[in-house]
Amino acid sequence: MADNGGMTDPIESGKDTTPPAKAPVSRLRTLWPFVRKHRALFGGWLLALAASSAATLSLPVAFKTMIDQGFAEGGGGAIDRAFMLLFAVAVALAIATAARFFFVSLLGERVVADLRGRLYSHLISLDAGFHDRSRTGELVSRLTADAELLRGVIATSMSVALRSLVTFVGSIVMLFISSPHLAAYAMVGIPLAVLPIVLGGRRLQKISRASQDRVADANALANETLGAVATVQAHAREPYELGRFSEALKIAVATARRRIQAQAWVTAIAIVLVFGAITLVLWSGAHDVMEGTMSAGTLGQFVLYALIGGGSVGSLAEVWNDLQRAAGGMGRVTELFDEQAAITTPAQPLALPDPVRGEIDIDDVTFHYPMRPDAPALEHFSLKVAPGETVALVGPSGAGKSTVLSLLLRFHDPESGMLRIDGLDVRQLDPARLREAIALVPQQPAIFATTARDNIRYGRLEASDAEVDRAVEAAHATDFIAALPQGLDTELGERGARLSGGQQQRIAIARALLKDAPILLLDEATSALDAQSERAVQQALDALMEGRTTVVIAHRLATVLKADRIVVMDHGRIVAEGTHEQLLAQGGLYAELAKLQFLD
Ligand SMILES: Nc1ncnc2c1ncn2[C@@H]1O[C@H](COP(=O)(O)OP(=O)(O)OP(=O)(O)O)[C@@H](O)[C@H]1O
Repeated sequence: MADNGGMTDPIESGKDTTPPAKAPVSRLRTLWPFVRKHRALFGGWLLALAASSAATLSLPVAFKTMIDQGFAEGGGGAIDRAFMLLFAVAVALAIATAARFFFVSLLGERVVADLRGRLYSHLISLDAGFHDRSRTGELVSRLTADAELLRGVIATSMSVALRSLVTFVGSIVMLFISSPHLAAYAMVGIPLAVLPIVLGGRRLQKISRASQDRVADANALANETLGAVATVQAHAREPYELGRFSEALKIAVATARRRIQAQAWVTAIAIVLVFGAITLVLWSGAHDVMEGTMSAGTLGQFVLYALIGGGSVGSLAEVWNDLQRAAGGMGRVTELFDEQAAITTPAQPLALPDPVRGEIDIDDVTFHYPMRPDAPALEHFSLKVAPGETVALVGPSGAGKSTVLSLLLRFHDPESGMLRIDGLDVRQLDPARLREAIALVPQQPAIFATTARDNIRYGRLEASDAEVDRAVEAAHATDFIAALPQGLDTELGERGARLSGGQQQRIAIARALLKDAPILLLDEATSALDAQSERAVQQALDALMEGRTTVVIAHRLATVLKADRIVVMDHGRIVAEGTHEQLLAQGGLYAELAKLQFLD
């Protein structure tokens, strides 16, 4: 068990914000259940999208009407109407666009808030095995960076993509309606023109990657030699290293030159091909107008649809990258949702007696940590603790003492053997009920960034202020808390940074006192305290242990002397049991440990 009581260490939670790799966009469909929940927003968005797309697509028609009727002879009245129509369409477009933006942005916020909430609730319920194998920083990044990415995607990329898709399809349809044969030319000509550009782009990407690799080579070289600058200078190898670095730079520039050349060519060819195709289509259209088979307005309309269609392909291409990244982010989030808790509540949990007597029976337990399958943390370990009894666990580092506490709290399940509380198998209890019966005081208590009062009340959220005061007094914390600027209402700061080790321990003891559980698991701090705090902590612990079944990982002489029984552990097994005097008389591991740990 981690020293801070199985809670994951916030120190580790450094930023890990590696952007997710790209993934097939289809993976974003796992977002659907979250989107579906907000039917009204989603429906509003679709309606606004339909309206704004219709408005966009009708602009060219208004334009055509204006040219064909407005410029016709005697069209003075018609031109006024046409302009009014154009303006009306623009106003409709403005309103629909604002509504679309509103609905989709709010949808993005809601969906991601749901996703975050669900993910957090899932993560916090996963067992210690999962949290041991994951890095806190990574989980935090899933919760923040990946979720943020998804918010951006829903609110912008997905919205742009869908809008572009609709306008693209709409403008193709309208192109065919405007002029079937011009549209047919465009459908054949433009892809023919675009194909070489796409192929060129692929090749460009490859060269561009090579170019980045060469730059990375040069950077790696600089990194290595600057990191070992003392060695370089001690060998007077500065000119030699400069030569190597310059060579690497030269190669990087040469590769970049290939990329730049290729890019220049691709650009030139793209312009020629695309404009060529467009010119050909327009040329043919211009002939139709001259021959009178098409009106000037229709040609104008055709050109506008071509521009709208082309623009939507462009914006689709722009957001595609974002969509792929978001799909990658969604993939990572889905992976977490797929994690199943190994510790679950049985369908029909048994109830502990009320009140709990606090009898512990560990029966022939063998357990390996999932990450350490080779070495057993506990092996055929059996221990009975009677209600109210105090047992001290003593043993060298890695003996398995903390593991005993972890298994009692059911952070893990053993592979064989059984743990019973008041005669009931812990696996048949609701883990939350089991943990209510147990108070844990870890070596390094977790202090949250809130007030001292709230930190203590973490033991029992509904405790009254008077009860908190009593717990503070019993934990011998009155004096130091009174000395804090706002007493119990002082913010303790991130991880209790404003408290000394002994003070943090007394907060944890007050918390456990408030919880008032019949079973107490205590991991005594190894860190040395000054004599005064030591005494205060000891007195607080005495108050806490009073009348409870206690299993304590002991590091101090005072504790072992007070225990009813001392259990000596090594390599996951019990090697001796007895009182301090008995064990000292036996010699062996205990005598050795006692000499090193308590008696010096
Ligand atoms: N979360 C974990 N994942 C993998 N192995 C672990 C984990 N926690 C403990 N172990 C291993 O299990 C064995 C028993 O560890 P445990 O923490 O119970 O020992 P301990 O007696 O409490 O030691 P210490 O006094 O140093 O805390 C050790 O070999 C340890 O390396």
